[in-house]
Amino acid sequence: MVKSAVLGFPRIGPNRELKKATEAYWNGKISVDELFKVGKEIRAANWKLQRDAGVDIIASNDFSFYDQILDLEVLFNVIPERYAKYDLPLIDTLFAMGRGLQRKATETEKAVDVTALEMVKWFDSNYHYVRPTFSHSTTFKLNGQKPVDEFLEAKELGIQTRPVLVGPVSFLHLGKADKDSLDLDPLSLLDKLLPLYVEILKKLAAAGAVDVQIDEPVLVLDLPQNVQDAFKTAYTKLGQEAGLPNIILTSYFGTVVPNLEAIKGLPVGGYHFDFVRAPEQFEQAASIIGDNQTLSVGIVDGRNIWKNNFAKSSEFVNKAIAKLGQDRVVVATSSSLLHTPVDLENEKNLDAELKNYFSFATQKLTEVVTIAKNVSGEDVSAALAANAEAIKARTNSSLINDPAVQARVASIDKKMSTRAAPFATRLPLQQKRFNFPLFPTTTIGSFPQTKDIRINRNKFAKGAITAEEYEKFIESEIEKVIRFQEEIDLDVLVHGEPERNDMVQYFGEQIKGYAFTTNGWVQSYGSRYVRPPIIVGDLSRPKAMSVKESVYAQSITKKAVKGMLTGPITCLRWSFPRDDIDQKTQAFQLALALRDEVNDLEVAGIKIIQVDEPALREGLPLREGTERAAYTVWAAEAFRIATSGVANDTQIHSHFCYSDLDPKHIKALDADVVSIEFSKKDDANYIAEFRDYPNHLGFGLFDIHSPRVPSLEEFTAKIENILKTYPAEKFWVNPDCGLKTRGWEETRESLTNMVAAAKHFRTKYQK
Ligand code: MET
Ligand SMILES: [Zn+2]
Repeated sequence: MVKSAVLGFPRIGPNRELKKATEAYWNGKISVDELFKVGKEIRAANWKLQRDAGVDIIASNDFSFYDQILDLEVLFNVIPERYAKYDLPLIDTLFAMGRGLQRKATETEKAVDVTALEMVKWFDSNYHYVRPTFSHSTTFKLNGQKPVDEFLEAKELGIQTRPVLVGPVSFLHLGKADKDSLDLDPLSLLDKLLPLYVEILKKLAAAGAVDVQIDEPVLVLDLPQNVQDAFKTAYTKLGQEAGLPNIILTSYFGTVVPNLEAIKGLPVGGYHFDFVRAPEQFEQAASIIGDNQTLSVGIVDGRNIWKNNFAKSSEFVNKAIAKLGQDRVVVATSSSLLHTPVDLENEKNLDAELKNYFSFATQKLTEVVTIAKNVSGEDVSAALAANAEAIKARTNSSLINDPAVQARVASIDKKMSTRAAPFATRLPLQQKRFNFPLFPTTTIGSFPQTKDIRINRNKFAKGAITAEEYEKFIESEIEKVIRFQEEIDLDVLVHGEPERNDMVQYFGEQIKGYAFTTNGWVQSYGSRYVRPPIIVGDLSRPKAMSVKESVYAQSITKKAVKGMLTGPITCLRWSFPRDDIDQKTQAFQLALALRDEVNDLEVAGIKIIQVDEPALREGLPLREGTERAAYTVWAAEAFRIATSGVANDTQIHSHFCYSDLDPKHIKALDADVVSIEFSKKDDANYIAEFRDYPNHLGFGLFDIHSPRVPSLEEFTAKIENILKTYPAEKFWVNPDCGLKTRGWEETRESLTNMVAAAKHFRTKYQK
């Protein structure tokens, strides 16, 4: 019999139980024991769900209160001294590393003030991990034994699980050197780190674990030779240790072929490869499976929500069986299911036809099981027939094809993606219109999304208040935000985005060709979840989406208000895309819809328009090569299609956050002003890359993911530091990202200090 495996299950709970619990804990509303109890309940429910679905190989240690990489940092004591010194309980140290912590001293607790570690995108997904940060003083040791505890917890429920750990090479390679140890190559710590893997794996074996899933996702990246070599060092060492569980070396999100030599012949029990993302790697990847090793065939998509095609998948798995025999093949999800919503059955409002095309994490359990049964020769004909029916219906659906949209995309020409004049010509015209001072200040768009806003949005959704009442409410929120910005004296104002639940979903809901869920949450980072809309068909904009709010905001102030849109790439990346046409076409369809919106805003008197592209970087194909080169061209083109229809003195802004963006990619957009994440960087080389770039740049000066308030001195020092490398004439001042997750109090204090810092330099440089 061919076994079925699931590499990990969403840990947020079917109704976001984890978010509610962690946030309640942070706010002091529940105790740590209550928090842990919620975690335990979620784990138990997930394991039982998988067992009841008939999954043979179920993961444990896929749970995390914040992030699985951060868990490892704490487990291995990769805790920078600035956190360790407070001697907090481990869970609080973990949260402090993840989100920063600032609290005043009380009778029982000392004061804490520490920023969060860097947060980075998990490969090309919209999940973010907390970057391991190593220094010369890092002393590896085990703090607790989370993987063992959770394994035992499942065992107690009568469920044998396969613990999952991110492997040593990925853990080091995904990390970085801390500020005080910039000469440190994290990989040089491998020898010191490996004994901890041995120790934890021994404990797992002693607890009864037979197999472990060790994730080495960096295998899908271009790796320098020393990183490639590290696989041999690491896994040979683990292979030499007696009494460890069987290691299943796991990769996902791409092809391993360029790194095949590095993992060939390792003393592991088997390999897992992602054949959803990289089916073409089959022959080569399968060729390294040794006589006593298994191949886990990742065939059920862990990253998208489309129903699996059973016939096609079974045929694929059968190729592996023909080569290796039934005993050595496992049918698996391509990656952890962390990136998909929990359960399609929670969707009550979804069109029945569409629902029949989708599969969420819970449904995917049945998919792996069914495919495994099918290739084992069990009779699953009813399931196969229903599946074939659904696949066929989707291909032929009238919800999908729109000839007018297809024709418009076909007629796109170069002119559409080029501004009327180059930046050098536009700049003086814009300067004349706006007359900004040096170091102009602005924010990135959203202001705190208070409880009141959420309550009113829900009331409106449920029909408890009328459209008119809701509009009044939104206007009052906009007014509040405008007055606030005037009061603290920002230069370019925003309307605050109170009407938006989410920057992509809000537009998705107004674009034809999109479907959206009511409960399809996916973890983005920590307790932040997103509900990606689903691109089901050709995309178009029936009517203006954001004009009303921006125009209202502009009507009540003399200062310039910038319109706020989400760019085509971000709309694409933060949605579940179609898998039946390419991403470029979907991006261009979105770009055309947004172009109409940009032009409508301009006509309505909004002369600064920001088109956010925070997901530009995450869309970049993971490896160098033709696909990546093509992406950088079409992604920039999509942005320019959206933004090039405006007059020269209309100012286009764009915004990027949480990503190591290549300045080249930013430049290709030709936006007049770009804001980039900078609160956790102070890399002069990075700044220098922008020195010769004529367009203007806003450095994100504080971390909006953290409630801590930077002082005036902190802002001043930061700006001073950037000015060593970057000229004052092109320097904008702004936060790192939107403020929607923050409270009002800290927002007021932070922005006030930020504006004061800008004014300080304004005076200094005007002399
Ligand atoms: C993740 S980027 C967010 C940009 C958006 N305009 C906001 O301020 O919320
Ligand atoms: Zn942002």
